[in-house]
Amino acid sequence: MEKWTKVSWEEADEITDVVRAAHCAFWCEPETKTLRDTPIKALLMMQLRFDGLLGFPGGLIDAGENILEGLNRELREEMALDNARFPVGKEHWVSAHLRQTQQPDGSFKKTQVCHFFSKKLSKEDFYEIEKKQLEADHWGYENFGLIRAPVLEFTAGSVAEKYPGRGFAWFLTHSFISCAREQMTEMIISEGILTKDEINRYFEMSRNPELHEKLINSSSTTEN
Ligand SMILES: O=c1[nH]cnc2c1ncn2[C@H]1C[C@H](O)[C@@H](COP(=O)(O)OP(=O)(O)O)O1
Repeated sequence: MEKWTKVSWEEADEITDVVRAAHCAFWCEPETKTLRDTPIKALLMMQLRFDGLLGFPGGLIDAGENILEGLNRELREEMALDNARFPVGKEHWVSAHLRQTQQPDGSFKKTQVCHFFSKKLSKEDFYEIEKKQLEADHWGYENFGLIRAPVLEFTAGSVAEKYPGRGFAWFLTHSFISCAREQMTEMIISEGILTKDEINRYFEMSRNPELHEKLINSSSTTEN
């Protein structure tokens, strides 16, 4: 069993004997629409990992590296990111989560600190970075493809009436690595993409068993 707690940058710094990781959400406001003329509020750059889970680019901080050095190195390895053009710095920091893992005697041991960053890009830079991923050393090895996580909701028309939750609420039901789902929702709120109330409503919808049934059974008959 695991426990996750949010900690500040300074508190995270003081925790010793833990593994450290750092990941980053690159995102943009594409100002484009998708099906049924639905506006896309934001696109978040996530990745399909080697283990089948969704997460953000980044990784473990090596011995001798600080958080920012390790994060920028990982972004270069996983996405072929040009660190000079797209540096991630402390100003992009969003949160740190401390993982505590239950031991055989029932006590909890601090095992990992996960730092998270968010960097807004222009639509053009976002699309360019996506294309460059194929040049990354770890593409097809750890990163099985950068994906666009679409923050949107169908609010009008027959699709919205028949399948409420299509869009971001349904996206939330995927399987995410570690604390990536919490990190994602935190940055969506802190960047002003959605309000806390909107996110809470999407979580409610994504946990609704009747809605799930409807969505899953709709796959052969659904309209686009
Ligand atoms: O997106 C993420 N958010 C939070 N934690 C994550 C995320 N992706 C991975 N992780 C966890 C899983 C592991 O405990 C470490 C490092 O994972 P990974 O990114 O696979 O590390 P390497 O590239 O192998 O260094 O963080």
